[in-house]
Amino acid sequence: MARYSRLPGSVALITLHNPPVNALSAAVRQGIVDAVQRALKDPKVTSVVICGQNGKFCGGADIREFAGPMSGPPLVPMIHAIEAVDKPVAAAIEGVALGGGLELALGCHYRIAHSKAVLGLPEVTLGLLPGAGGSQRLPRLIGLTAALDLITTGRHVSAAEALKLGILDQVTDNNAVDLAVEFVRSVAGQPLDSRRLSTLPCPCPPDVDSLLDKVMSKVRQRSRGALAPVACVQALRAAASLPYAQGMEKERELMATLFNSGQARALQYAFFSQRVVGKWSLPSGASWDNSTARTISKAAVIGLGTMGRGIVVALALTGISVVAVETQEKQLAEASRVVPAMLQREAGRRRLATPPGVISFSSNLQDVSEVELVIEAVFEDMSLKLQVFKHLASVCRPGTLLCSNTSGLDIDQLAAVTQSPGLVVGMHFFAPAHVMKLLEVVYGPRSSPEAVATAMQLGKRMGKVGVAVGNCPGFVGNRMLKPYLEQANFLLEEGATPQQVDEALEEFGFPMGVFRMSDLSGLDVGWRIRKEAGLTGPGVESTRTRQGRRYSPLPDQMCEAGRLGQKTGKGWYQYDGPGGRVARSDPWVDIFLETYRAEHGLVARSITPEEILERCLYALINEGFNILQDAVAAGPEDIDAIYVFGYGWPRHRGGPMFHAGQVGLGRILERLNHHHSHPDVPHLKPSTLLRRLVAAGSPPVQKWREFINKERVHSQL
Ligand SMILES: C/C=C(\C)C(=O)SCCNC(=O)CCNC(=O)[C@H](O)C(C)(C)COP(=O)(O)OP(=O)(O)OC[C@H]1O[C@@H](n2cnc3c(N)ncnc32)[C@H](O)[C@@H]1OP(=O)(O)O
Repeated sequence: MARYSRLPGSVALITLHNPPVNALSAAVRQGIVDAVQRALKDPKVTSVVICGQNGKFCGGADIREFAGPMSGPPLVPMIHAIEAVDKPVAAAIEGVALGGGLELALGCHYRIAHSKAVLGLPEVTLGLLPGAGGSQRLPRLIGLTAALDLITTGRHVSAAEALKLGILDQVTDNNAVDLAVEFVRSVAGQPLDSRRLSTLPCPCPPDVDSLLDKVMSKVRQRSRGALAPVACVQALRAAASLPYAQGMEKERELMATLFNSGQARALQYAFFSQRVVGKWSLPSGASWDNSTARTISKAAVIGLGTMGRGIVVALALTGISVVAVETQEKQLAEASRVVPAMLQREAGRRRLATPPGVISFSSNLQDVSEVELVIEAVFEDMSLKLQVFKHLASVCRPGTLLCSNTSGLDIDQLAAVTQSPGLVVGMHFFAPAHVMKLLEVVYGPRSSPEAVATAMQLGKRMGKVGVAVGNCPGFVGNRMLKPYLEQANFLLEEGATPQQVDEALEEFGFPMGVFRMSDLSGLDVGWRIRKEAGLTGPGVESTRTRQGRRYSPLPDQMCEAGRLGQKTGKGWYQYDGPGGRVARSDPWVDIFLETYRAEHGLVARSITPEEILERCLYALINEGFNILQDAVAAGPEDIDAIYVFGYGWPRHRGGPMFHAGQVGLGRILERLNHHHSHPDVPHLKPSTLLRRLVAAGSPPVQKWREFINKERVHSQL
């Protein structure tokens, strides 16, 4: 709703009231329409201020309403009516003015904001465009070039930047509503024509077409296959070339196409998934709202390789003092030189002041004795990690939280060598750890709710999307990656090339296909893990079956040939020397694959992009169902957030589990059965949960949690 009040001295104040972010629900829109009418009719009112309750102007349209039939007054005529008012109307912006919230403010004649406010048109991140006139008014206000940047990225800007861009008229460190009231009083009676943005021309650079073409190719490259960024550029082309009314017609047409698209549904689901994972719960019943986190002010990181350095920077950026420990002198010296520069760069990128002197470097593990939390980030080797944990248990004061940055090792085994296993959790960061958003917080059977809550809160402070996951080999992300990688290797055996596989995946929307990604991260990473698992190495017979399952020795053989990826200048592709970044196909790999197939009596066949996608993606999705069934992830949103934020799953496809729902669970089951029945693809046995969901009529992804809980109660899973 919206509250109407008359302030002394003829100013009408309209206050949006819809906690927590004053989203423009049907009731709020109706409230605004009624209040504006009242202000218009009241002869004693000479000016109007619109603000939001509780220090938040408006978070935009109510996204939850998008799923159902629209009711209440539409936004576009409501904003037109405000712009047409013949008394000055000012938006008093505190907190946020996002999406429809900013579009509402653009319909006002003046915009006054608090210095801490953030503004933006993030509709593109929800698969939409600023369809309440924003795509036509903003470029008229700040020019085409700046509007293209804000609208195609959806980025938020500070009040200071908004003032510089010309979005705001005034910014204050004091009360924005008071200033807006004072301001509208001062301009009452002045002409408003030049303040109505719809009547203004759109300032454009002389080479407008080439600018639009350049931005179009950039957005196509940046978010391959995404519809909304393309539509945003089209709407802005209309703003640059058409009168306002025709521009609005184009905005409406484009919006109609986007609004019911699968991509918009996927992106809105991704928005809510990110929030759902913050409300974590464990099978024990412990959850975000019944567990208390400790506030950490002093932490330590053990091991200053690539991961450790990134973690130190991520912690330091929050203002936590960090003891950074590395026992190898050479590595320590390099880290002491590199980490402060990384910190400064990242602080600059985030527009933060560099936290002064919060990191101390040491080669002595004793120096962690006074910290409240330790993150061990040594090499991914269980015996080494066990040694470090034993040492930590003797050095740290009682009650210190001990975390391991591991990508899949057993947290419970680490906890077992400490005196307080309840205080041990996994914190699986993704490289580069100071940049990547995802954090898997891994709880073992003995991890206390307090330890999980603290790790989750610490993740939030570091700006991460933390997802609480259970303890199993590979946790969620890497456990699902395993069958995906296996299928990719099997496809090479059967006749595909690395380029064919990568192209199919990149066409789907991944920034990098699986082989390009392997080259980037280093083929030796998986090799080491497979050696530890006894799947390869001296004494292991070179067959295509290992430990009773089909196995492809192709990646091992690449490593044995010294082709470790970008770092050696050669992997599944060739590069311009070690450390090269540009992948080119390599005839050596073609010959290698042909020889391999001949040795194993395999006849290459032609493989379609559809088969590549089915084999790789459905294998990954199937493991996702197994993970849900095993209660390693609390719900499909957790898996989807992990894949979107950590594994490059295209956000406009929601995540693997959402995608499964979009494709149709019946179809996924049918294709898995098809491939599973093929004698040489035995790994794709459909999960019991998938079968039960299909048998239950394939409920939508939002209902799976409830379904799983019921099945568990009735012991069906
Ligand atoms: C056409 C389309 C038009 C005209 C649009 O306007 S589309 C909407 C454009 N607006 C946005 O994209 C803003 C979305 N919201 C946010 O970015 C953030 O929520 C925030 C910056 C406004 C606040 O962030 P924060 O303080 O961290 O809080 P949360 O993100 O946790 O949100 C709190 C709860 O509010 C719910 N929420 C937020 N925005 C909306 C919205 N526009 N519609 C409906 N609900 C919204 C959010 O889901 C949280 O609720 P719970 O999920 O916890 O129940």
